[in-house]
Order: sequence, then structure tokens, then C-alpha cells
Amino acid sequence: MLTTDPRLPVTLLTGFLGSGKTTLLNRILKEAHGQRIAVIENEFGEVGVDNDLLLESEEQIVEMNNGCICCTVRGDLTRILGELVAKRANGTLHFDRVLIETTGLADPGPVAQTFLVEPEVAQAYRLDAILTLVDAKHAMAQLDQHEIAQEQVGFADRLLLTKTDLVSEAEKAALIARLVDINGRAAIYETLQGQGVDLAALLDVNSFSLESVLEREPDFLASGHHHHHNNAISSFAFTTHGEFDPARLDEFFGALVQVYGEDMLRYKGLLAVTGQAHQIILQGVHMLVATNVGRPWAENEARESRIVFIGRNLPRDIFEKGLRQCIGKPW
Ligand SMILES: Nc1nc2c(ncn2[C@@H]2O[C@H](COP(=O)(O)OP(=O)(O)OP(=O)(O)O)[C@@H](O)[C@H]2O)c(=O)[nH]1
Repeated sequence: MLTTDPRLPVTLLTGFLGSGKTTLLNRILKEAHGQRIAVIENEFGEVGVDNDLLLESEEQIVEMNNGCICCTVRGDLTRILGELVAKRANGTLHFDRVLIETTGLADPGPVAQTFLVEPEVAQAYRLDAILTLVDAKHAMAQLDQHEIAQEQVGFADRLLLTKTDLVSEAEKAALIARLVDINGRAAIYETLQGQGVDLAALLDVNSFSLESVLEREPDFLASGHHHHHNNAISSFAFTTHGEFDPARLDEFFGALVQVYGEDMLRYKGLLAVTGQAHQIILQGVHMLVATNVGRPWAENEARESRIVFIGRNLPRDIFEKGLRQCIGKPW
């Protein structure tokens, strides 16, 4: 998707241990796509292991080895991104985009937050999308046993299913049903040994920008289909033809994040607001809520609002009731 945003796009690659992140990254770096990519690696333990695996590429690779990305992330990531942009400005580094590979145990939340709250970072970079790899062979057990695996799925803009060569069609279908239950928003792709998925589907997704993904995925959870898995993380959408009263909505979200912020992994909305000719785009990660002005509503367009929430055991009825109380007047 074309964007006029001059900031450098950043893609976050996440996924549980062994899900195939390095395999995919290697393929991306080797492909003749004409993009110059700076890679930030965050690995536990041994220095340089993954660096050695990144073959034959001229991309710039920076490693963060001092612990888990989600613990030290805000400070370290801010510093590294600052250094990269400074080197780019003085001509010592040449790159057009950044790819961050997190460790298999990382929570993508703090990384995403860095782009929303650190002013120096937000000025130079835009988080384009979170890509989460899912190991088709092991994901069911990982999702059962590790909430962080569910969180990684919950945060995703794109889910990339790996190792489908090792499972039956029925196993794959069951896993996909579970992934949709956790995160009904993310498009699902399959990749075998890092191959088979078009780079254009992974880069420039523009998922954190004004042209929200909601517009392109209007049938989010429309089927009302419900699967019964024990997922702590799940998603739901709120849709209304009423217009939101901005003051009430502001107050409601302020209270909502106080109570549930920690469990609100990601939420996105495209809103019709009373007295506002433009669409309002709402983005949130945990307690951080950001709103931006989108495109104007067209003259005959239904001013429908839609908010998607992905989180941990969120009480849907409370959210819906609160949101309904923020509707000013029916359209
Ligand atoms: N059968 C099969 N194996 C795969 C596929 N993709 C990756 N693998 C293998 O899975 C193993 C783990 O892949 P990596 O790319 O190292 O996974 P990772 O997510 O970077 O792993 P960590 O950094 O340890 O979290 C490797 O042996 C890969 O060759 C696939 O589509 N099919």
C-alpha cells in the first residue's frame, strides 16, 4: 500500500521459540527485492548465533544481547533506533526500512509501545506491522501451555503458519480455527521454509497508520462463529451506526484502560464522532490510546463505527455496555 508518510517503516517479526523466524528472515534478506533493510536482532544467550545464520546479505544487523527485548526494550530499542537514524543521516548506513526479530519468548507489547510513546522514535519511524509466525506442528501445545504464545498471536497483523508440511489438513484446520478465535483480525498466510508468501503481503501493511486495516477487513468476526478453546486471549468487535460523543468516549476509554489496560493487548477503531466530518482512527496498546484524524466520510457513506479488541479475558458485555453509553445520537 502506498503511503505518504516519510518515516521509516518498521516490521516486527515475532513468534514462539523455533517457529521459523530466522528462516523467514534469511529468505527476506536473500531475496532481490531492492529494499535495504536494517535488522535488529534480540537473542538470549550466545552472542552472534543468529547473526551467523543470516547468510549472504548486505543488510545491516544490530544485535541486542543484554536480555529479553520486552524487559529492557524501551530504553535499548530507543537508543538503537536513534543510532541507526543518526548513521543514516550522516551517510554511514544505508537502509530504507527496519526489521526487528524478537526472541521467541518476548511479549511484543513493549516493542509496539515504543513506537507510540517515545517521541524521538515516533518522529523517525512508524511501526508498519507485527508479523507472528506460528509453528503448525507445535502451536496447539504452545498455546495451551504458554500465554505468551497466545499474546504473540493476539498482537499480530499477519499470522504466518509455518511447518504445515508436518501436519494433516485436519490439524491445520483446527489450528486455524483457534487462531481466528484468538485474533480474528489478522490475515493468515502459509509459508514453507520461509518461502511461498509474497513479500508485498508482509511489508508496507500500514497497519498502525491512519489508513486502518479495519477498512480492508470489514468482515471481522462477522460469522459470529465461536470455537471452544481455552484461550485466555481472544478478540471481539463492537459495531454501531450511532455516533460517538467525543467527551464521553474519552472519559470511558480513560477509565477502561485504568481497569483493563494490562489485559488489552491491542485495540483499533474506526469511529464516527459527533460534529466530526472525518473518520477518527483509534489505536491502542495496553494503556496507551492514540487517536488520529482519518479521511473525510463520503457524502452517502454509512457512518458506521467499528472497534476491535484483542485481549486477555476481557469482559465483552462491560465493554459493549460502556461503548453504547458513549453514543450521542443514532445516525
Ligand atoms: N518442516 C519444516 N521446518 C521448518 C519450516 N520453517 C522452519 N523450519 C525449521 O524449524 C527450525 C526452527 O527454525 P528457525 O527459523 O530457527 O526458528 P526461530 O523462530 O528463528 O527460532 P528461535 O530463534 O529459536 O525462536 C529450523 O530447523 C528450521 O529449518 C517449515 O516450514 N517446515
